[in-house]
Amino acid sequence: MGNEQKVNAAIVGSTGYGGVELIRLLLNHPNVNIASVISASSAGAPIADGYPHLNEIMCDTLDGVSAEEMRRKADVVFTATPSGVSGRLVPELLDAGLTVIDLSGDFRIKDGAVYTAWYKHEAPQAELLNDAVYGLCELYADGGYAQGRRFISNPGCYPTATLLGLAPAMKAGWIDPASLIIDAKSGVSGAGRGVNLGVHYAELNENFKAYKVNKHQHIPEIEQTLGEVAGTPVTVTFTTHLTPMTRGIMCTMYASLTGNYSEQDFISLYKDHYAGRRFVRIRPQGQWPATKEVFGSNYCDIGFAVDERTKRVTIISVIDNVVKGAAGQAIQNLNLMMGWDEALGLNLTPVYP
Ligand SMILES: NC(=O)C1=CN([C@@H]2O[C@H](COP(=O)(O)OP(=O)(O)OC[C@H]3O[C@@H](n4cnc5c(N)ncnc54)[C@H](OP(=O)(O)O)[C@@H]3O)[C@@H](O)[C@H]2O)C=CC1
Ligand SMILES: CC(=O)N[C@@H](CCC(=O)OP(=O)(O)O)C(=O)O
Repeated sequence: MGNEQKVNAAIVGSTGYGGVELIRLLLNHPNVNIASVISASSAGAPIADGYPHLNEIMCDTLDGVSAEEMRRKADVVFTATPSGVSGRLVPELLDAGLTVIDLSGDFRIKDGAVYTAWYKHEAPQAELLNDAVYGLCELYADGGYAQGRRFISNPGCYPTATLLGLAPAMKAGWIDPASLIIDAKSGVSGAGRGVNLGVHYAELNENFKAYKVNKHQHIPEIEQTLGEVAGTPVTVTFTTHLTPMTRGIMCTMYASLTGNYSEQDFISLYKDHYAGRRFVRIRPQGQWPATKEVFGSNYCDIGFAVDERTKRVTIISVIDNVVKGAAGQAIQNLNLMMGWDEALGLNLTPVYP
């Protein structure tokens, strides 16, 4: 495909971790040309100044944030911008006729009042919240949810790992919706590139800490989707932890069983549910996934343990937070919007060791 036939993409927030991962992945996408890398704070500087690993790979200078310029240069815009910033910027981009894939939490929650309660600032307009398609790719049977759409709200990193791990069992009615406990751990890149005391090396190295217990902004996103899947309101106990690693999320999830389901039953159920979807891999009995086994890739790996004594199942899911949890899934959404193979540009073997 010549450059003139490719889809032109702009990346706002290209100096952040989600943005720079979009660059890494899109540089290898056969149908996409990176037409503009954008920064609010460093316009005019070469992107490789801030990211020397891009030296001689990407020589572009950063553009400023201008909807008009994006309209001239690009067809699709990835907004890898903080919550609050996306909420203000995305309406302008949609008005300019651009296709938008937003990586922030601003358009994931359908009820503006719920959004405000958790994110602590004003919600975007209700009409836009309705228009935004929640892009958890494997929640849907095929790419029909995205095809031809112009505005995707990319899921959060923790919700991606959690929902892919729980949705099939919830849909089948095998787990009690009132019994869910999600114990989640993330690498520090999940907090973005900005520095603060919580991610300081000396605070984090050889440390392991819980944060935002029962207060995490991903709780309403998880409950909203599980509620849709279960057909009844769902609440969850959700505890996030910061671990001294760069990338990776592990969600260890506990639920009471509604019947006598074995580990093999779970494996069969999930294999059927995700049949034909290349990025969800189900582990054989007695194997549980580790974050390193998906590092740098778009995979979500899931394993199970059924405890016949307690009548509970433990479901373990892992992703790379910046790939399947952000940039990779955003590109998967673009692929499905365009009617392309969902794996274009994403055929990445995990980096191991
Ligand atoms: N890191 C992760 O694992 C995940 C992140 N996300 C979400 O993706 C989004 C990006 O996250 P991440 O890359 O980690 O965050 P970073 O903090 O690393 O990057 C955010 C970028 O946004 C840009 N920015 C800040 N203010 C503005 C503004 N007013 N206008 C335009 N750009 C602005 C900044 O760049 P500059 O100042 O140069 O413009 C910055 O580089 C966030 O909403 C985050 O919650 C979602 C899933 C996972
Ligand atoms: C480790 C870490 O700090 N992670 C972040 C994830 C932020 C994120 O991805 O936010 P949205 O998905 O809501 O945009 C957190 O827990 O808030």
